[in-house]
Amino acid sequence: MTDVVTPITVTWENIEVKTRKKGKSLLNEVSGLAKPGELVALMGASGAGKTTLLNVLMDRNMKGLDKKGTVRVNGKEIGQKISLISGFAQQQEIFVPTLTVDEYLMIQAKLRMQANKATRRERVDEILELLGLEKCRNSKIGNPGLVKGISGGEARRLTFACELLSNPSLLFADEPTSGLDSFMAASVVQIMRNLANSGRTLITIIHQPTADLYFQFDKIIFLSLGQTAFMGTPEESIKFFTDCGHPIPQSFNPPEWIQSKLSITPNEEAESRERIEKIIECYENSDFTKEISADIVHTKIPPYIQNPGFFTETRALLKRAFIDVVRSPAQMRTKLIQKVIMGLFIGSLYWQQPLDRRGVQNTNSALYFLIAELTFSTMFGIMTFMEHELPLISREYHDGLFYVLSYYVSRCLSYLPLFTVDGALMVLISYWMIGLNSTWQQVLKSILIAVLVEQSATSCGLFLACLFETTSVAIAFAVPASGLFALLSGLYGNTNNFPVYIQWMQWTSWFRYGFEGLVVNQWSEIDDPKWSTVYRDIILDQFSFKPDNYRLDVIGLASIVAFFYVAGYVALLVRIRISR
Ligand SMILES: Nc1ncnc2c1ncn2[C@@H]1O[C@H](COP(=O)(O)OP(=O)(O)OP(=O)(O)O)[C@@H](O)[C@H]1O
Repeated sequence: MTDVVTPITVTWENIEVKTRKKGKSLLNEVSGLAKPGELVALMGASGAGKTTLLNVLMDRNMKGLDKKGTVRVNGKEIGQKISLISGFAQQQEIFVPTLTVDEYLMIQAKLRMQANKATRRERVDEILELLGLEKCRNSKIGNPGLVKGISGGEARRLTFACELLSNPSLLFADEPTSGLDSFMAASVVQIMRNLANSGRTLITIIHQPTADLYFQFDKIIFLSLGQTAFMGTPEESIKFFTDCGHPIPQSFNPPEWIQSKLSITPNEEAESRERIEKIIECYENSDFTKEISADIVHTKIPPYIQNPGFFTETRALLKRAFIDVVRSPAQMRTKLIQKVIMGLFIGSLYWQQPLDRRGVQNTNSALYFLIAELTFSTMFGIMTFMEHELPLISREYHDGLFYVLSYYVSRCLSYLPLFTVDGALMVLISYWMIGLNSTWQQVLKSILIAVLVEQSATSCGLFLACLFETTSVAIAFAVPASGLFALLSGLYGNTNNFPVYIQWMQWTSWFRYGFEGLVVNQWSEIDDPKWSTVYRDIILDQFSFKPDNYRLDVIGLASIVAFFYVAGYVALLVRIRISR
């Protein structure tokens, strides 16, 4: 990476973190610094406070915690804006599994870089080469355990690749080597080493490195019991622990030995605490702590990442979402096959209904069945997506890559074709089989109602998925809600006979509008010389439907669609905003 980077010094002073409810201390008077060109390792036993410190530095995941102390970037407190000048390679890789490595990076480049396509292409190629990802550039990313894709090491490097696109001068990483074999771990550390050599500041949590890797770092920070137990070079750490009365035996891996001295040994809690406290005291009285206040630099902050703008980001996200929908064959095929089968089934069940009392009753039942089928499978189908996607969206949003609205619009548009065509197909297949009246106007009007009903179910499902944290909770609400809407359709009771205090609710049900729309459309005009509007009115009167209500039904359905799409956006916005 030959790009010029703005040197960044991060300092943190007297950081104290407590849980808001119980007042449990997670970090106590922690201070330190990371300078340009430094590769800094945060180490310590499990529960020592490494993740908490990293979160404090990045001003993320601080829900339920109270923080004191200051974090400065080049001498200035910039709070959450630190995300706009830094990259964060998280431990848990989350990508879009259906995309290839190259496609994913090109879309990320569009979101993260203010540059033309040729420059973005060049940059992606450069990063692919730098991180050794060229071999797998055309492989699908996949999802470990679900969809076969790139290896764990490649996924880890892809995380870095995304973060490097915007050329940040400051990079955070959370256990980038854990779960990798020693060769892969070494290659990831080498990449970080190269990035630091190019002038960047890197702060990473590292878990049990080998001795070789340990000495690749410029600075090691050991935390224990929420306090700094040591900060200095790897070589200094060995001298410090020797001076402290814990010389490292020749045959031991230094980081492992040091960590064991800073951990609570089972059944020896009091002795362990005493030992750790002595080490911390030793550190606090040492010269290492003096470096912190001496080294605060006041230089300019690099420019914040600029949001690429609503249209650019919506286009990029739409492309990503479309590829995802098209490459999710299970979802596409299952949905289409299901609707074709249901169309054939409804058509066969209500095959060529005659124009008599029973035939009319059966036709109405068939029309209701179409509405129900357009609702249930659609609503429950769409609800499953949000749970998997939210962590990625939340992360990207807080990295300043896009507005929530851009994501929402692109996701809704990406589902639009699939969640309209299948329903229309089902209606068309069953239409002539049932023997519904088939002037082209009636066919088109039926399709319009079908599309709007399916969109009502889609938007309502989307709203619930945005509102609730898990699909199971969303479904727990959706089942009774859709049952209630179905009851208000008019099929289960004449809508005028509902008690007055419930009657108004029918106007919130897409079953009501959809069913009326289809029934009115069917019986308004029949290709039979014996047919008269008297018959039509008798049929409609069973439900208290009105012959000229078709337009009202379309408006009602469109309003429901609009309402749920807007409500879904608000729910998503709130959820993502509070998820930092
Ligand atoms: N939001 C929170 N509410 C309550 N306790 C918390 C919270 N976050 C962290 N802790 C507690 O604070 C301590 C330090 O947690 P932290 O995740 O920072 O440790 P760590 O050093 O990163 O450990 P590990 O290596 O296991 O991830 C732990 O005892 C943890 O249970």
